[in-house]
Amino acid sequence: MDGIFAPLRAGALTLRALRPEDAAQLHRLVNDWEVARMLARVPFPYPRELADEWIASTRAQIEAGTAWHLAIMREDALVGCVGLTTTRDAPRHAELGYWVGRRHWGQGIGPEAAGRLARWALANLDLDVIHASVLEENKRSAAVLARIGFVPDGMAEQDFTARNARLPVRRFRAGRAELSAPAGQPAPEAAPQAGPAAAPGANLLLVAACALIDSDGRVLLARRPEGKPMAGLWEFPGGKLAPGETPEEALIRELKEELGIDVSAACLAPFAFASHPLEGRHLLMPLYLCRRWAGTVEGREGQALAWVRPGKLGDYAMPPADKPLVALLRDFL
Ligand SMILES: Nc1nc2c([nH]c(=O)n2[C@H]2C[C@H](O)[C@@H](COP(=O)(O)OP(=O)(O)OP(=O)(O)O)O2)c(=O)[nH]1
Repeated sequence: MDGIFAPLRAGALTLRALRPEDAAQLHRLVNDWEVARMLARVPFPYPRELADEWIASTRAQIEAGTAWHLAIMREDALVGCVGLTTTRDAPRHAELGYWVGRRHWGQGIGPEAAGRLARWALANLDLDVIHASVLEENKRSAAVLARIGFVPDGMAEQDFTARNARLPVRRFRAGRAELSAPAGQPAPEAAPQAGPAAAPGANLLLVAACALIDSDGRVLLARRPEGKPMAGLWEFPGGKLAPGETPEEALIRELKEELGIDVSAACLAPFAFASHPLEGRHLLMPLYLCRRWAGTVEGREGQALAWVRPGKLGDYAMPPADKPLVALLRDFL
């Protein structure tokens, strides 16, 4: 087990931190002209010692929180690498790259691994946009990015060490809207038809949310987990109303399920509401304040939680519907 990064599963693959003992396998796969010639920063021939240095540097970067270069493992074999590097000059942006050993091409490893890391990164790092570049002639890699959901973002030029040349690259980019559903899975549920004959409110998405406030006056935010739309954004705990539920009943249920606490309806004080278009529907979300609950707040669904001072709420990226609520809360608390 490796303490610096909890491995990610991606179908039959595992993405984990590179380890010193991977060096020989990594060297065998990357010291291949067919692989190295498509990669910007990889020399050819690739010196064996460089594999050791590279692996040590990737571990230091993970610990520093600046880049996540991971081994793509299938069973016990290293089949390639996938990496994400934060962009120093552009906060909330990062760059994705990957390569797969030649003997493992054509098996869907690239999209599976790159898609998984990209979705994990948007859900868990403070990012909004992921970029990627591929050599203009590298049609295979461009197709991989398109399959994951990346969209073209113009052309640029990059130095390619192994070719000793500056060459044209295609740029791609993806944000939450492009990457919200894992490849091959359906996008978020479709809106019901709301034609002229539809019942009033048929297009409304009713969600109840709550600002829990602790004895220090801090507000609880929860991070939307990977796999949900808007993964990685921070929100007020809560969720959709089930059929027949009142907003208070929905909130009491959601707070129990998500945070493991018991709240009574009498402790939910109506505060404000959000009204905002959302994925083809219209979100109507009452926000309650709650200062009293029983039990200890914990992320029961693996979601990250943060107790945030009202003045710091603006530091957390939240769904667009929440913006006016944050301003109201800051003024009120
Ligand atoms: N809980 C919550 N949802 C919010 C906030 N702001 C915002 O736009 N939303 C949106 C995101 C979602 O589209 C919707 C909540 O739905 P959800 O999918 O999280 O609800 P849920 O817990 O019932 O989840 P699920 O069972 O459908 O997976 O409301 C917020 O501050 N809190």
